Amino acid sequence: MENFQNYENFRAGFVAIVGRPNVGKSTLLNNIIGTKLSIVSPRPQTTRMRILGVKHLPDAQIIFLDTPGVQKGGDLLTKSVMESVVSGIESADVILMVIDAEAGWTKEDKEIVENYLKKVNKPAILAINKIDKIKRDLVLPLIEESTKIYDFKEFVPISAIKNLNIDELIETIKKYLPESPPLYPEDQITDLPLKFYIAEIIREKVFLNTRQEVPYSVAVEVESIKEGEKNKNLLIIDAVIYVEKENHKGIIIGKQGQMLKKIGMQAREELEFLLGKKVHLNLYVKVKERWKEDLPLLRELGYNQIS
Ligand SMILES: Nc1nc2c(ncn2[C@@H]2O[C@H](COP(=O)(O)OP(=O)(O)OP(=O)(O)O)[C@@H](O)[C@H]2O)c(=O)[nH]1
Repeated sequence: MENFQNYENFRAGFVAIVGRPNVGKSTLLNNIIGTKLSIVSPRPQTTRMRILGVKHLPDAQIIFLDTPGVQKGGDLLTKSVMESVVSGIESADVILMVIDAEAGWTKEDKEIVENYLKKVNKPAILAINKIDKIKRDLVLPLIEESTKIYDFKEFVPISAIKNLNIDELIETIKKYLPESPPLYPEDQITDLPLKFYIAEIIREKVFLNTRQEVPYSVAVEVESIKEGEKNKNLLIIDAVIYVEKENHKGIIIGKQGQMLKKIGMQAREELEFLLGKKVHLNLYVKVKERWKEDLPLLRELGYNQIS
């Protein structure tokens, strides 16, 4: 399609979102982009992949790199996550650091400043999230404290959940983007492959329904997505839930298959809503010990940051 729009004064660029687990990065991204891209869950460390979301505005295009929480651990998966955090920051024009207003500055937050913000020379904006959880008069002292921790360009108190100050945050980010015509076509909100998108939604449901170490032992692979032969409005999806231990398999299947049924039903409902089609979801549970160390499997699951 030809486009004769004049892009004078248009801005476009990359924003890396950094922050320790659970500060609300995914919630914020979902709020800004307006569609469910990365998974949100009440437990930390649920985002494992760098996810790209594009915010289209009349005078700007903001491309978000949603970098996962900085995690500890020596396995391949953790290493790949850490690599994606660094590469996200390096390809960004602006860094958006998110902290949790209620928790204040934690040791982990400060480590992110030391290990990432201070290592790359990029303008950084601080979003102080979850201000719905604190008293108003505590915001200013928190900003003051933040000025001593790093030379942030801007401080924006927000609530990703209550939609407070999000427009202001977007305006602030825009100021730091280079002048450029749009970098992505307008209909693009994510470059996430559909299979991975679907797998993330299934994994989110496992997360929400299981406890302790079980959710962390889970990987989901979508094996196939087919249209119904007669009904083009039907998608038939086959997916495997990988777990690390036999007893986790039992937990996920549940008594008489009840748990798997529940997970499947929740995932199907959400997928039908998001994809606008009827969905037939076949879920299988397989044990794969130490899948986090299995390079070919990790690649198949989309962790292609691993080299
Ligand atoms: N009260 C309140 N809760 C929030 C807000 N933003 C996020 N949360 C909650 O905080 C929890 C963590 O949010 P996520 O968006 O998953 O956090 P994250 O930083 O992406 O976490 P990882 O995926 O682990 O890196 C969820 O239970 C959210 O509902 C907010 O503005 N106010």
